[in-house]
Amino acid sequence: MASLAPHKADFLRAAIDGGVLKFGSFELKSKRISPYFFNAGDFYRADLLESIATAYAKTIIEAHQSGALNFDIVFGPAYKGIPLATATTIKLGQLDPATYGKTCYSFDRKEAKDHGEGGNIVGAPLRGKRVLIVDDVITAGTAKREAIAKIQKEGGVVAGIVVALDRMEKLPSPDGDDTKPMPSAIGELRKEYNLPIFAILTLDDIIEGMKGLASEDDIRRTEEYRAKYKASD
Ligand SMILES: O=P(O)(O)OC[C@H]1O[C@H](OP(=O)(O)OP(=O)(O)O)[C@H](O)[C@@H]1O
Ligand SMILES: O=C(O)c1cc(=O)[nH]c(=O)[nH]1
Repeated sequence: MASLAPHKADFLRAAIDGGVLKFGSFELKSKRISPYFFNAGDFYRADLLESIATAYAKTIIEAHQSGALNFDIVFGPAYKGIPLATATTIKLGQLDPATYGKTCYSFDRKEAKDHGEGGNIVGAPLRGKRVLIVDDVITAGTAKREAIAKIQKEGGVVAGIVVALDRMEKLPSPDGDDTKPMPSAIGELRKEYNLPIFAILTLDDIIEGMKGLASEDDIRRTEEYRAKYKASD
């Protein structure tokens, strides 16, 4: 794993060891059969949560330091984004208290609450703030479009998106012909909203890093899958 950045290599090892990244045969939301599957919902153990929060935080710090990302609030879309954004906010404050010690988090409710404090958003108010969305994966981009609309409705400005995995996969062709070149959902979101989008790991990283951690057969099938479904952007 020499060529992967240390935080990416650590994260990949934790994801494979913890059974979060699995190899086999999996049907995706798109109905494609994938030889690998990443389930961020499986990061429920303390050591795994620590590992994913560290990887998100280091990815965010790197993007921030490079000047590609500026934000005030870390936002986790319901439901799986909520613990990810919360843990990432804590980790940002631990890794660099001077810069992130007062960084806030926020998340949405899937259904608005009509009593108590009411509303759609829990955590820091978004009005006038730059909001960074932290979530697990982008598949079609639908959930991210919904999150962007909610943030804008609350007066926030979406500053960027960070996900754990970029599958680098093309969107299904409207006529169902998967041999045609197509862009990725991440690429379409980047263009549509002019947003920076970052991933801890890409499929290229997984293929590079799985050597020595997965069987030859799993590596070959994952490479074949990439060749078949790689996006044009
Ligand atoms: O490409 P996208 O349309 O953004 O879809 C991907 C999202 O969909 C799933 O979450 P879902 O919205 O089902 O909510 P959950 O976190 O409650 O499972 C998944 O965990 C991603 O976050
Ligand atoms: O495309 C999907 O459905 C999908 C792929 C993946 O690796 N992980 C996930 O949660 N969903």
